[in-house]
Amino acid sequence: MSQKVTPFMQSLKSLPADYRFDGSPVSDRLENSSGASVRLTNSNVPRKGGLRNGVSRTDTAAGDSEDSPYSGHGVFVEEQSLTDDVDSGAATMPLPQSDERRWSDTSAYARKKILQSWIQLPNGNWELGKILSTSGEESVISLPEGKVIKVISETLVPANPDILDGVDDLMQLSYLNEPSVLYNLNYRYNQDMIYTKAGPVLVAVNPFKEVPLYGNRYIEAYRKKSNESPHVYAIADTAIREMIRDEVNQSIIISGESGAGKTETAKIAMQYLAALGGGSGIEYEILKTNPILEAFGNAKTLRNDNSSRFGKLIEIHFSESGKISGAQIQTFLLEKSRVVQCAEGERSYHIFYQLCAGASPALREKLNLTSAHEYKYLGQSNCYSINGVDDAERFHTVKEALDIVHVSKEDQESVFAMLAAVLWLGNVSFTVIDNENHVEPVADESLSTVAKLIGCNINELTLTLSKRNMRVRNDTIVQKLTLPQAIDARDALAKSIYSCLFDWLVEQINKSLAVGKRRTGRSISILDIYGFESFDKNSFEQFCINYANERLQQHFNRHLFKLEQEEYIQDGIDWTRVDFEDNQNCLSLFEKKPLGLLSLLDEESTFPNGTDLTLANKLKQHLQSNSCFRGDKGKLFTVVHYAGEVTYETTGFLEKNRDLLHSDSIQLLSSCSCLLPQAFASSMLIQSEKPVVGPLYKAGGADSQRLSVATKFKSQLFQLMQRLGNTTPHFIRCIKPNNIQSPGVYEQGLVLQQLRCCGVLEVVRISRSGFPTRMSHQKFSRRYGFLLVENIADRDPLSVSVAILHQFNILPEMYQVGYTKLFFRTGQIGVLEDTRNRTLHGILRVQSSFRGYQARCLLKELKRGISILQSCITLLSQVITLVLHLNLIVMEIL
Ligand SMILES: Nc1ncnc2c1ncn2[C@@H]1O[C@H](COP(=O)(O)OP(=O)(O)OP(=O)(O)O)[C@@H](O)[C@H]1O
Repeated sequence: MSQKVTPFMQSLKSLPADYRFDGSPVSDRLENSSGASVRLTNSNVPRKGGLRNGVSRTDTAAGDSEDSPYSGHGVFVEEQSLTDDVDSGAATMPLPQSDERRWSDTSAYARKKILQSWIQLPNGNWELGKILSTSGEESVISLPEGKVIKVISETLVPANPDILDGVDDLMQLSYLNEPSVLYNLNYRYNQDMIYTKAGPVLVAVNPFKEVPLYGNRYIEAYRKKSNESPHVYAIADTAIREMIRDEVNQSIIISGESGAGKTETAKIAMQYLAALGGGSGIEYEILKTNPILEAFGNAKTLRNDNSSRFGKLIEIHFSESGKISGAQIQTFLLEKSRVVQCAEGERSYHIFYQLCAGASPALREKLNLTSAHEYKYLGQSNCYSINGVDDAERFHTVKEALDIVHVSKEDQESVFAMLAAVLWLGNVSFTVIDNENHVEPVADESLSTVAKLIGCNINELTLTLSKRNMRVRNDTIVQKLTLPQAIDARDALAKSIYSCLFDWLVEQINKSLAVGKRRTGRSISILDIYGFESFDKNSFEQFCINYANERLQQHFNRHLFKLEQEEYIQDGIDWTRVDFEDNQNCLSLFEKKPLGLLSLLDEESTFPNGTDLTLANKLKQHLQSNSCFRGDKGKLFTVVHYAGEVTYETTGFLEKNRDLLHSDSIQLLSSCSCLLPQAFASSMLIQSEKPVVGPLYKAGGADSQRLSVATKFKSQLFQLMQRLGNTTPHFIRCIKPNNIQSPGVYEQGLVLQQLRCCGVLEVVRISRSGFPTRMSHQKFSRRYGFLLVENIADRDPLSVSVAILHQFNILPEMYQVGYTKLFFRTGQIGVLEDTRNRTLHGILRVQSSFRGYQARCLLKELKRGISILQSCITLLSQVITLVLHLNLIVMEIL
């Protein structure tokens, strides 16, 4: 396989010429906890002076240290000779202590002068250098291009030996630090190995191109377990097997930032489940929900041409025999505001452009449809098309998919009519009707088309968009609207029609996929939810998204600790349960009543005079004492999330949280002759009549009481967590390697920021704080048995393993002997591996010396033989000459 390491990374590490990453299932494997295999590849590759006897020291629990867990700085420097390392190092090796620095497994490293180390350059990039000398607090480093620099020894970060290049599980890295993880992911990414395990988590780096990793051949290989490289298929396969074996529902939780590949990953997982659990035909329907949901819920953003603007949980149900029997989809927090406004270079929801491009002439006429350029809602961002996407063709795909999920032709037409109504609403303009600047919609084609499409009286539509009925005590007063108020009313109506349409479609899909009597209660849920977001400006959407991520992170932590510790207990090792500090403090900041972010937001939303500034002041007044909160100036406040600090600006918080549709608009919809607007009105009324667990909103008028968006989202999240809590989770973290959506571009800083945000390194660190390296007794005794001085011919693998541990004086604290496996602390296996390599190297040297000696002896013999031969020949020729001479004399005499 050709090495396509980017120039930067090439400068980081020179790859052995004969190294080939072995993606085949026959490579040297270690079984790890989750049954996934971890490979120690290419053990015969000559090692550079990388990993030697460094024994790692890691923390015992999450969150024990105040430092960033991902900081590459903080290497302790001690003087110690190389030969001392195994013995004295082992004899004095401290146990993991919670107050040690994170990544303290680096400490033993810098002291070895011959070793390589990562150096962070002023531009933030990492470079691999050779430590030439260390004196005092400084080290002299030689960089690959021959430059020699002096650095503070503490800033050096250890590099792993080449044997660990491209390992398919980050847990296998002897030195776990940012540059090593970045290098490893890049190494794999350059060879289209986009999946890597981070302990129990699958990391997927978006390739931004087609990679030859999918399809029937691969599905078959994962099904038969003949391919065990990390993959979404492997995760889906484990989920199916565990669901059947344990009779426990499973979940695949996919997260990552926008454009990282969550939706694609979810589809790949669904593809595998459909292939394995298919047969009844329902799997085809399930797969066809994707084009529908993407058309109605995805849009082009600056970060992703096909960005999902909602969260999604799809629960796939299975029969007793493991066949798919149905599915259910739940959606979260659709970004409604995109319907009426979107930023320059972005688009509204795909379906609008698809309809305009792909509708038949008859449909166009019916809906009075024109080109996308004619609609103001679509025109404001100046972007109508997406490179390489044919909207007309996509429209036909969506119609086909709607047929497949049993949305009737009639209903499809109603759906398209609602879309056209939204587009025409955006074109409704207003004219001033009095000297108090009150307005009325212009009675033009736009207004009449909206009225026709939703089936309402044009006068009623005019009234709804120009006046508001307010109930004051028992009286109703009519308030005329100014231009901004009228525009708000129009846009609120458009947003509500669209979001109700989206919900209605999901409902229809769910009816079509319903399990009914075939329900067995076994399911695999796939969660494709927005990842943690931190932009220059963070608003209400980021506030909700990051709150959701706090909840998911807690789920993640709890699960991972449980899983890890269960394995220790199962294998009977002596293990004291590790308590972990979770993000409960931050969650309380959001959820606490009455003085939490959500409660205070809701409270302020109920005040008619509440503004975004009064909200910000209220938060500062009540939450200042919480360590996860910081009030900043004006409308700014900061939350210390598990993934970092995010500063929010309260502008628009109240309006987005209230999300009011005035009662007049609801009434208008319920008076429509078309069925869909009626259905939308009744669902809105049902919502407002539901027993209210959150606050009521009266700011908009008489009947517009409903749950706030934040409260609804919170209750959805609670339900989600309950559902997930009853499943065995499998986590996939998607990573976006660049912001330009291009293949082959790997931006270190961007990747690092995501690894930090989604806590990947944290998980590996947590997992490694226990006994991250495991090896079966058989494998261990096979690999290291030859090092034993005593004869082991008749001994069983367990006693051979124990003998090896004793012979090398491995401290009892550094390992545990389980029933089936040996468990090692971080870096410990590196010590043995190093000894093994040195011994092999020694054996080779002895062999070559012996062969040299043999060759020299042979040469000497040959030389001696030749000289004997030469003297014989000389003697012979002399004899012949003499004889000839004598002959001549005799002849002369005769
Ligand atoms: N496994 C993959 N193979 C090939 N291309 C991929 C893969 N994963 C993602 N992509 C590419 O990246 C793009 C963005 O992926 P996707 O839409 O899944 O991101 P996302 O994380 O769901 O983003 P958002 O949160 O904005 O919805 C896809 O349209 C596709 O071009």
